[in-house]
Amino acid sequence: MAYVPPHRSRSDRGDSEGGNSEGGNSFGHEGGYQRGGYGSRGGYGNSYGSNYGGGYGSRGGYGRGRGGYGRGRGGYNRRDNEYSSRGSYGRDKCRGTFVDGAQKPGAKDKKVELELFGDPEKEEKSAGGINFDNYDDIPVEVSGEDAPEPIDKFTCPPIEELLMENIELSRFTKPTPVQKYSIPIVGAGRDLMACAQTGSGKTGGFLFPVLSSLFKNGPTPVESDGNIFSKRKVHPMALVLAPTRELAIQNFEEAKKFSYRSWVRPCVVYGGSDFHAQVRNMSRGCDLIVATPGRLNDMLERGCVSLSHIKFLVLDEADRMLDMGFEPQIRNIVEGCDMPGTTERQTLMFSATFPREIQAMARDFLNNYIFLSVGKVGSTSENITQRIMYVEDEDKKSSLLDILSSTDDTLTTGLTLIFVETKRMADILSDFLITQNFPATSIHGDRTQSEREHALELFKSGRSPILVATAVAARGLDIPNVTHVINYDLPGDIDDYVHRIGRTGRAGNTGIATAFFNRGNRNVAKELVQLLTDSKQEIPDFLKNISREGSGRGRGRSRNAPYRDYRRSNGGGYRGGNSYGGDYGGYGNNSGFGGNSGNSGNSGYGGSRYGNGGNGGFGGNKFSSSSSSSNSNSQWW
Ligand SMILES: Nc1ncnc2c1ncn2[C@@H]1O[C@H](COP(=O)(O)OP(=O)(O)OP(=O)(O)O)[C@@H](O)[C@H]1O
Repeated sequence: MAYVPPHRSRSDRGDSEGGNSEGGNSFGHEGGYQRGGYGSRGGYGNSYGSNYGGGYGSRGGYGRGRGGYGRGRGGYNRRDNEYSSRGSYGRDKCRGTFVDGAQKPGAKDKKVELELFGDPEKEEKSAGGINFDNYDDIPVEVSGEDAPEPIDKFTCPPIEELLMENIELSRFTKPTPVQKYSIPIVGAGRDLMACAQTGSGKTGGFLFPVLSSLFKNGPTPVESDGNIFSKRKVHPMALVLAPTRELAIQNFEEAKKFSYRSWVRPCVVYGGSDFHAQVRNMSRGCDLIVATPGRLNDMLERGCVSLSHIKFLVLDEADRMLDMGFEPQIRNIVEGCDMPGTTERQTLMFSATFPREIQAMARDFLNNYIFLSVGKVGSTSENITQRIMYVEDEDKKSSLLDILSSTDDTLTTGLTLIFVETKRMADILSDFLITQNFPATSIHGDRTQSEREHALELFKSGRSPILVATAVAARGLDIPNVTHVINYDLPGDIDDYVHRIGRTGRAGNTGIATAFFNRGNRNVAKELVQLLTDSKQEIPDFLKNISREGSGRGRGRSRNAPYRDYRRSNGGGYRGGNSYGGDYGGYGNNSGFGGNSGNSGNSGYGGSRYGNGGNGGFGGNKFSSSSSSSNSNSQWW
């Protein structure tokens, strides 16, 4: 009987234009990738038959050309399909209502619960392998006026009842440190700039208080303007912006989980996927929208979305969202459309890294905010063991093979994520690994969206336990069981390194991060040494020596001071600890910031925009130094 690989037999993926996306790693479990041939790219279309089971001998079979897979609408557009079929139906069936000033939860549905929360019998995940106790004595700093006290349990107010049930279904037993602070801060109606280590639960940090508030307060009615075309326009009350499509999807999945049975219907919009399908889906209800900036701008331009009801604006990976690459798009969304101003909405920014210059820019979007830093901000978790190896460029491939064939289980058990700097290199390396019998696939900005999603799916499911990625996978992605991150090419910006290695060692688990270093990376040597020192890691002698050679700071920033509330820099009496009474000085004027003097004392940042302090400033041009944080967008976006 002809073998039908599982990904082809699944009806929800559709095989429209002659094949699926992404050559079929899916059958790894049958013939095993050792012989079976899996493709890293390109559907197999016609060549599939000869490829499968025939060994892949270089590229022969799997049709590297774009022949096979159904782009866009065809093949594997899972999320679009979901709009029209099962997912939506399932969750819409359970949707609650808001009647007479209170939420009425929808009906429970075991099948939907299984889909959203997994099987509690089978799943060890979630609270199981997680040890957030490791974070209990983590240093926390809160600055800003009248910061509310942290909560200790989810059961404390202000978490809403239904949300609490959904949190329990997720098997989260207590809030992570960042959640302990963010929940009451947002609950008190405050704006927030939050920095916390990778994998420490920031997504819940914004979703919990936002959903809790929406559940309690209900929808804002939409007034008709009499224009029939306006009827199709949606008016979400919360907007979550994310820098990559994959992260937007992930945030949406989390929002779906926690809004189960509530009146809130989340939607996601992102590029590379069918615009009209997204609009159709939104027309069934869109109360919380997760978006990438480009696609949202398109939707705004075409009048499909109004932001006039936004109560919560969230910038996930905020430093990335506000750096040079995205800033104009964000400004258009926040300031150039119909979104309420800073005092009529709450703005929340989350990231593991937050450079000063980006913090300064962020103030335009915030109102009297609280700055929260949990752990050594901009640092890496001590749960991640970092190894820096000296490897010349020409030896990288063989060193990689040594690692991947190692008999040391700690290096090879679980999923391995390999970062390279260019899209071309991602292709070259994944092809190389495939020819060497390693089950690899790749993700980068030149692949179609369906290929990207499929690659991620293969990786997550373990069918392709090796993923070669560009920076597109560096931020935010939460993939359980990534045990090893390899920086085959080190990034030029130390913050990118922090985010990349943060794909392992998440949620209190341990992980390993290996980096290939050579003289070509000397510009990050100093910062790397600082980072390793902060994270209590071993520092090889060659790295110490090179870092002493001078020259170098990369595109990154000095790590002498981990990211802190930049408003404190003028010595206005910051007290640290759990709360901070607003006695930091002012900043400079609109351009620049910092200000050595500031009006320390209580003036804070009122006055003519940000107080009248600040002789110094941080460079007259607000953006003068932000280029340092941009990791060449063109490469992967
Ligand atoms: N209160 C909790 N209890 C148990 N697990 C949690 C809790 N909150 C979050 N998690 C889990 O911890 C993991 C990491 O969370 P999340 O992805 O939000 O981290 P993050 O801080 O946003 O990371 P990054 O900086 O990489 O974006 C996820 O698998 C999430 O389900």
